[in-house]
Amino acid sequence: MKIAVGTENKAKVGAVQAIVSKYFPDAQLENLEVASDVSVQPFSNEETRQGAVNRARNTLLKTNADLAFGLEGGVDEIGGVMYCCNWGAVAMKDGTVISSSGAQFALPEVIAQELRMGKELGPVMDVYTDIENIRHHQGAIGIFTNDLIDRKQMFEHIVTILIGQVLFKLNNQQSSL
Ligand SMILES: O=P(O)(O)OP(=O)(O)OP(=O)(O)OC[C@H]1O[C@@H](n2cnc3c(O)ncnc32)[C@H](O)[C@@H]1O
Ligand SMILES: [Mg+2]
Repeated sequence: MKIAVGTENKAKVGAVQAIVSKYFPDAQLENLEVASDVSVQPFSNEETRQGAVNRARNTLLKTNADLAFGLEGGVDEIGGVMYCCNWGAVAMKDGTVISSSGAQFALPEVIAQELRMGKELGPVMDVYTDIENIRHHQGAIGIFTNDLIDRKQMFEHIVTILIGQVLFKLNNQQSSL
């Protein structure tokens, strides 16, 4: 079985690796950069979800894997609060795409202001923490949850949901659900 994920980000690849090795221990995992075909900093749940779906489809096209994952981070403002939102999608060989969201957590207003000016969360977080490429490691979620949950763990939850939905679909293909 061949599984692929469309990114070079260490937190995202690590999350897929951890969950795939748990449920499909014999699978081969490949990772490669693909286009998200949305803004580098998505600004709504809808755009972030679309980025995840596009990455999954583009990964499937490039690899012809049995399961191709796309993971995307973005932000969405609700009630004047800016949340970091996270989405994933998996594309199957038959063209089916399943998407699912993950954790959404509030960003401090000082960070939100920078993003409203057009900056990207990744570089803004590097300046805020004085840590290079924090998006590959604990990420914004690690910093703003006092390191109780890191970016890899956050994406592991999404990948688990997606694999669960694939298994449910495969097990219930004949049913009317
Ligand atoms: O290489 P890719 O797969 O693109 O991984 P990425 O870290 O750039 O992640 P996204 O494109 O999915 O995220 C969109 C933007 O939000 C930033 N971002 C999202 N979540 C973050 C987090 O937890 N910590 C730091 N930056 C984050 C990210 O760096 C981008 O600027
Ligand atoms: Mg990116």
